Parts: sequence; C-alpha cells; structure tokens
Amino acid sequence: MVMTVASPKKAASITEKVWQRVYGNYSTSSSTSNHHKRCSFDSEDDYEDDDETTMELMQIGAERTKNVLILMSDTGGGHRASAEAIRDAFKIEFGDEYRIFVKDVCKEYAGWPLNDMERSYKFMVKHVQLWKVAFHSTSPKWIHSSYLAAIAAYYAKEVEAGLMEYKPDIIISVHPLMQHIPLWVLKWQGLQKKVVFVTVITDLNTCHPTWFHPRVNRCYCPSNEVSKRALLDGLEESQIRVFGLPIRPSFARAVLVKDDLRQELEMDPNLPAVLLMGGGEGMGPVKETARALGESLLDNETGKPIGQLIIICGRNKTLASKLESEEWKIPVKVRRFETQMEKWMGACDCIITKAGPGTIAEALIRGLPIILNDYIPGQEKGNVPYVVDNGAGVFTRSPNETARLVSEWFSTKTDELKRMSENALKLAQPEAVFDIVKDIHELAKQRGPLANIPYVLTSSFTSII
Ligand SMILES: CCCCC/C=C\C/C=C\CCCCCCCC(=O)OC[C@H](CO[C@@H]1O[C@H](CO)[C@H](O)[C@H](O)[C@H]1O)OC(=O)CCCCCCC/C=C\C/C=C\CCCCC
Ligand SMILES: O=c1ccn([C@@H]2O[C@H](COP(=O)(O)OP(=O)(O)O)[C@@H](O)[C@H]2O)c(=O)[nH]1
Repeated sequence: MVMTVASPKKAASITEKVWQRVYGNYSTSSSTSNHHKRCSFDSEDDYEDDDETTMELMQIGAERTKNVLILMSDTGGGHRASAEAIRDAFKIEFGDEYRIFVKDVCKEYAGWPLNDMERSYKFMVKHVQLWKVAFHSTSPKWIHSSYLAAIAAYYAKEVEAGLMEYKPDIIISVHPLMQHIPLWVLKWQGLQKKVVFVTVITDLNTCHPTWFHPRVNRCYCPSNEVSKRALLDGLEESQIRVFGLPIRPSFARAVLVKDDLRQELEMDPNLPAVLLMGGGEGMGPVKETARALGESLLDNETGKPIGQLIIICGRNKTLASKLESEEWKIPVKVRRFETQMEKWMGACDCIITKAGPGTIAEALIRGLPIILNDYIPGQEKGNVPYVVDNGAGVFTRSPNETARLVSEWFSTKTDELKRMSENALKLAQPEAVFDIVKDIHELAKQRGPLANIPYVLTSSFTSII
C-alpha cells in the first residue's frame, strides 16, 4: 500500500507542516526530492521546489498556472506525436495558463517491465504472432486488470513519486497502459477529486480494452467505432467525446503551398511524388516497395521517369543506409527521422505506409490517397477498413501491386487519385486537437474547490497523515 506510517519526526500538525514548507527547514518526501535532482523538465526553466511551493500558496484564490502531465511511452511513434500535438495546442489556445510536461513516468520511475516497454514492444512486433497472442490474450478485463493491479501494487511508491513530481492538476494519458496504474495511485492518494484524469485514445478502430477505464473524467475517442467500443466496455456516454485523433497543429494551421514546399525540399517541381514510409520506426516492406517503384515509375519507352519517390525511414538507420547506397533510375530522396512531416506530406501526391493511426490521420488532413501495405495485428487491423471503406485508399501487401497502382495513378488513372484525395479530405479532422484541449479546459474549470487548493496543502497525504 502507498500509505506510509508517519515517523515521530514527521508527527507535526497540518498547520505546522504548511508553515514549515513555506518558511523553510522542510523538505518534501525523500523519494520525490531525490528524483527531482536527476529529473529534467519540459518547461523552459527548471524550478526549485521551495519557490514553487511559495508561489502556489501566493496563488490561492487567484488564477494559478495549472500543471498538465501527459503520460506517454515511445512504443511506436504515434503516442509521442499525439502528446506533443496536445502540448502545442494548449500553448496556442491558452498560452501560460498551463504548464505542460510530456513524460514516460513509468520508464523514468518504475522498474522492469514498465521501464522496458519500448524494447519489449519492438521485439514483440518483430515477431508478429507473439504480439498477436499477447494482444488478444490480455484483452479480457479480468486478465489485464489483475495483471496491472499487481504491477501497480509493486511499483506504487515509484509511480506516485513520478506523478507527484509534477504536481499535476490535469493528467492526460495517450497510452493504452497508462490508465490503471496512475488512477490507482490517485485513488490511494485521495486525489481523485483534485486531479482531472482524461484518456486520449490514439487508435482509430480496433483498440485494446486497456484504453477504457471507468474512472476517467473523459475518454476522447478518435472515431465512432472506438466510442461504440467504449460504451460496450462500460463507459458512460457522458464520459465520451468524439473529436478525432490529435494531430500536431502544424498540420492543421500552417498554410502550405505545394510548389513552395517542393522548392524548399529540393524536389522536382513537375513530377508527381509518392511518399513511402513505415511509422516512426520505418517498419513494413519499405525496401521492397522502393525497389518496385524504382522500376514502375520509369517509362520504358522514353527512358524518363513518370514520378519521383520520397522515402522516410524514421529511426530505422539500417534501412536508410541500405537505401542510400542503392542506384536509382528515377529521382529518389532517402530521409531519416523527419521533424516536419507536414511539409513532406504537403509536397507529395500520395502515400504508402503501414496502417499507423498517426500517419493515416496526418495523410487525410493533407488529402493524400493512401496505400496501406502492412498493419500490426490487433490495434492496427481496424485501420485498414477505416481507410478503404471510406474510399481514401487501398490495401495491398504486395510491393509489385503497390508499384503498379502508383504508376497508374500518375499516368492513366489520375481521376481515381483525385477522387480518393477528396474522400481523404472528407475524413480528415484537423481541428480535433483543439476541440480536445478546449474540452479539457472546460472540465478543469468545472472542478470543485479542492482543485484550487495547492498541492502543498493536499499532497502528499502520505507525508501529512
Ligand atoms: C494469458 C495471460 C497473459 C498475461 C499477461 C502477461 C504478459 C503480458 C505480455 C505482454 C503485454 C501485452 C500488452 C498488451 C496490451 C497492449 C495494449 C496496446 O494496444 O498496446 C499498444 C502499444 C503500442 O502502441 C501502438 O503503437 C503502434 C505502432 O507501433 C500504433 O501506433 C498503435 O496505434 C499504438 O497503439 O503497445 C504497448 O505499449 C505494448 C507494451 C508492451 C510491453 C511489454 C512488456 C512485457 C511485460 C509486461 C508487460 C507490462 C505491462 C503490461 C500489462 C499487460 C496487461 C495488458
Ligand atoms: O521520420 C518520421 C517518421 C514518422 N514520424 C511520425 O511518427 C508518427 C507515427 O505514428 P503512427 O501511429 O503512424 O505509427 P507508429 O510509429 O506509432 O507505429 C506519425 O505522427 C509520423 O508523422 C515523424 O514525425 N518522423
């Protein structure tokens, strides 16, 4: 359990404790302060706990800068992209009203297996059958709840220290495994009425049931398909909002002109362009597809290219090195991890990717027809009908078929490309991230009086009681 028995040294009254905290000679619980020294903050300036405490007390009754903690993990690239999108939208909408921290608290504070999820996940998705079994066997509520409860009990103190480091007024989870453990910690701490806890789901359709936790204040679903699943899993309608998947504001708000982008990115100004990628990790049949496109986008009669190819390998350095060393008969650009995806997408005419929800949602905003060439079993399976049934793209695992489709789109079937582009734009939800942060802001405003009481007075109950 989290509750620690107060030592005689700590047996002071609440008033004394507050007094001590404000006027010095007092340090916060040891696990927290120890970590504080090695912890870096996402905000521009690191801050001293004492200053922070004084500031919090001075702000009683006044509008306080609220702390928002976004919980994510780098299992794939999509969770971080969504977390950063939410952070940027908060900044745009509310300026300094909120201080945002994007953190993998489990990795920073807990031990195995929570601190090793990225590596374990990479290993499992490389062996897809293993992932398929893990995904489906953990779907029943009693299995994942009991498993996560055991982990929560084991790492309670560490996760508590991780959460309390940031004194959050609002916690936003953008990861399927970040509901149960933090919510248990908040419950044990008696902080459920103080802290707003919301989940932002980043899977478009067949998401894992760990996303749905009945004690969240809101569950933001990216699609009606996901909201139906949430209702079936026991969430109330009042908890659910459907706005879309949060995408970085640079996709929604920047005015991008294709000709200018091509000049900036040193692309051919006239040839149609196809973007080939495989999520943040460069997964799927990228190499094979690139080679097939290298042949199909060359007009054999004239010997001239009918299209150009952009390959974004993400963090897959081996793939990038391999492709960089190849000789191409058409214009090809091989890129590693890119931070301005909106520009590359804006400069191209269609995209080939595995069925990652982030990439799909971004491509829809840019009106790019999508060829899906792979999906991770479980959470990404449902993304295929989401795209195909809505007429925004096609699915094929065959590199040759993909290459044939693209060459047709760039020559004889330009009308099909245009129709799919229109359908993609109809599905796009560029404003989703702004709708989400505005709703969270309203939710925070509706909180009871406990929300305005600074942490120095409410937390940590473990050290006060
Ligand atoms: C039969 C009894 C089984 C008992 C369980 C025993 C061991 C568990 C082993 C594995 C855990 C499997 C977890 C399954 C739930 C995953 C939920 C989910 O959807 O996860 C998806 C994320 C990745 O995000 C996705 O990234 C994609 C791109 O690559 C894409 O963008 C997609 O849209 C995203 O959603 O997956 C994870 O984060 C998985 C982390 C795997 C951690 C493995 C660590 C193994 C050891 C213990 C696990 C510790 C905690 C997990 C608790 C499992 C309970 C569900
Ligand atoms: O070089 C890259 C490759 C990918 N991405 C982003 O990484 C995310 C990938 O998320 P997705 O859900 O598609 O797949 P995942 O990587 O999670 O498997 C998307 O936002 C991409 O734009 C990026 O910013 N730079």
